[in-house]
Amino acid sequence: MEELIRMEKVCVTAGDRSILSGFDMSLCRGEKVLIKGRSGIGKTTLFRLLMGFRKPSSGAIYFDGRPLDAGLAWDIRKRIAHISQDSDIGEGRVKEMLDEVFSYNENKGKLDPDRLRLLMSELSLREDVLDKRFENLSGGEKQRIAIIISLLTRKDIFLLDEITSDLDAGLKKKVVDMFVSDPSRTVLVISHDSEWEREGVRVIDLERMQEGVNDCS
Ligand SMILES: Nc1ncnc2c1ncn2[C@@H]1O[C@H](COP(=O)(O)OP(=O)(O)OP(=O)(O)O)[C@@H](O)[C@H]1O
Repeated sequence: MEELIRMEKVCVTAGDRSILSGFDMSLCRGEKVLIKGRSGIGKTTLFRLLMGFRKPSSGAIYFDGRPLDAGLAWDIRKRIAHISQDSDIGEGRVKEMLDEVFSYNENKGKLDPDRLRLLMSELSLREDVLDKRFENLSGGEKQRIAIIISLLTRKDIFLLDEITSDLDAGLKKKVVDMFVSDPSRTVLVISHDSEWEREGVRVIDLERMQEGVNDCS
């Protein structure tokens, strides 16, 4: 498989604290990876690095063999669908939120009503959800709307941070299947749900990887 992302000896410090110290990772196009580790170990920091929102204090990050700099980060972000732990992604009626998201240049023309209806039905969302105000939805409904938006935008890299935490077992499985089954999507996921491991995704355990490593200059 072709390598998409490489991280080499990446170090991140915050004040006098080291968050990542000499972190290496190689990810192929289409791969699905679960990032594990206790709270505060640096999982979200890893996502921020990949989106170019945070710079390593030393080490390097490559996409398709090109070093991640400010210019490349701009391009890469157009390819990334990021769902954060914070499910409050907007307010107002859901259908108006969708219209807004798909009015942005990079998403124009991607709101396929048939696909929207299909995804909603697969994730057991009734169509009247579209008329409700997003801020009044349940945590699980908000997560499903965020997932559907990310799938409709047709990006190829997905950074998913605890996107299934408020879903019941049946829905967790459906969501994991959706992301795992498509070979064209490269998926990195932070999750405490065992469903991802059950589906056989590769696991990167930050705690284990960081044990005893201190490779920062
Ligand atoms: N800008 C910053 N300044 C200071 N400390 C920071 C900064 N960003 C992150 N940290 C610290 O770095 C550590 C890693 O944070 P991060 O959010 O990556 O952890 P996490 O593994 O995602 O945690 P959780 O599972 O709780 O979300 C934490 O101790 C956090 O307080």
